[in-house]
Parts: sequence; structure tokens; C-alpha cells
Amino acid sequence: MKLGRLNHVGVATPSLERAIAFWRDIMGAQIIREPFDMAGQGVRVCFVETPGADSTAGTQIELLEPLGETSPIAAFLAKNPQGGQHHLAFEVPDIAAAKDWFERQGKRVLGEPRLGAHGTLVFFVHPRDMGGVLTEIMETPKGAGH
Ligand SMILES: CC[C@@H](C(=O)O)C(=O)SCCNC(=O)CCNC(=O)[C@H](O)C(C)(C)COP(=O)(O)OP(=O)(O)OC[C@H]1O[C@@H](n2cnc3c(N)ncnc32)[C@H](O)[C@@H]1OP(=O)(O)O
Ligand SMILES: [Co+2]
Repeated sequence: MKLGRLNHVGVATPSLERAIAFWRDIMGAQIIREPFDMAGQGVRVCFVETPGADSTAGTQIELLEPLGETSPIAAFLAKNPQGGQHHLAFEVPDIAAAKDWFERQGKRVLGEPRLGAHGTLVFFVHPRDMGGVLTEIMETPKGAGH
């Protein structure tokens, strides 16, 4: 399996508004995508980016607020009321091949691939099988230049 670059770091927050203000005003990040709901994933999302040097790509932070009580980040926020680093998302060229790879390694893939925030299919691998890191695997968006 060919693992690609780190696409984004997911950060859970009880308040998207406060998290955006923090990343913009303290960290100097730019809002690259205004908040939007992903009902199918149970989250409200906003992407901010720390600029890269010259022409290099910046680093995307995916801010996540729970959408409803059944949100997959609800239990995480109950344990971490201020929010915190939630997942790392890596790109792969072929989502089906990647899912097959992780399953053959005995890793728990959480459900079937679903449409992610970048418009490609994503799946998650259980943090207890991944050294404590909830890992998102996403198919590389078309036209992504690296
Ligand atoms: C915007 C769309 C998309 C994108 O395109 O980028 C997203 O990123 S959506 C992001 C939100 N979606 C998800 O997280 C989906 C996958 N997650 C899950 O299915 C669940 O959150 C989970 C990982 C199975 C955990 O479920 P939960 O109900 O919270 O179960 P537990 O509380 O029992 O946790 C079990 C175990 O795992 C530890 N844990 C939980 N979350 C994390 C985490 N984010 N990072 C590290 N560890 C985590 C938790 O502490 C428990 O540990 P133990 O008690 O030691 O067993
Ligand atoms: Co994500």
C-alpha cells in the first residue's frame, strides 16, 4: 500500500466560532473554506490553513463541531470538553486497495468508505489499532498538486 501525504489534522471543538477565532487571530491561519454541515458524518466543518513558504502548499486544519447528539465526536468531547487533536488524515491513490490493506493487517476499519469533506471517499481506522491515533484514509482529490 502506498500511503500519500498528510492531508489534514482534525481538531474537535465544542465551538466552531471560538476555534476559528483562535486559529485566525492567534495562529495566523486563513479560513480557506467557510463552515458547512456534513450531515452524513455528523459534524459541522471549517477548514483553516497555515500558509506554506513560497509556492509550497500550506497545512490544513479541519475544525470539527458536533452536529447532533449522535455525532462521532460527541464522546471525544465529553472526555475532552475543551476539544483537542482528533485525527490525522492521509491521502491514498486507491481507497479500495487501502481498505483491503488495513483489513489484511488486522486493523479495524470503521464502516464503509463515505464521502468526505474534499469530495472523495474516506474511511477511518480505529485508534486502538493505530498507536492511539484515529487515522482517516482519504482518496487523493483530483487535481491535487503536491
Ligand atoms: C468532515 C468529514 C471527514 C473528513 O472528510 O475529513 C471527517 O474528518 S469526520 C470526523 C469525525 N468522524 C469520525 O471520527 C468517524 C470515525 N470515528 C468513530 O467511529 C468513533 O469516533 C471512534 C473512533 C470509534 C470512537 O468512538 P467513541 O464512541 O468515541 O468510542 P470510545 O469513547 O469508546 O472510544 C474507544 C477508544 O478509542 C479512544 N478514542 C476515541 N476517539 C479517539 C481519538 N479521536 N483519538 C484517539 N483515541 C480515541 C477512546 O479514548 C477509547 O479508548 P480506550 O478507553 O482506551 O479504549
Ligand atoms: Co478529517
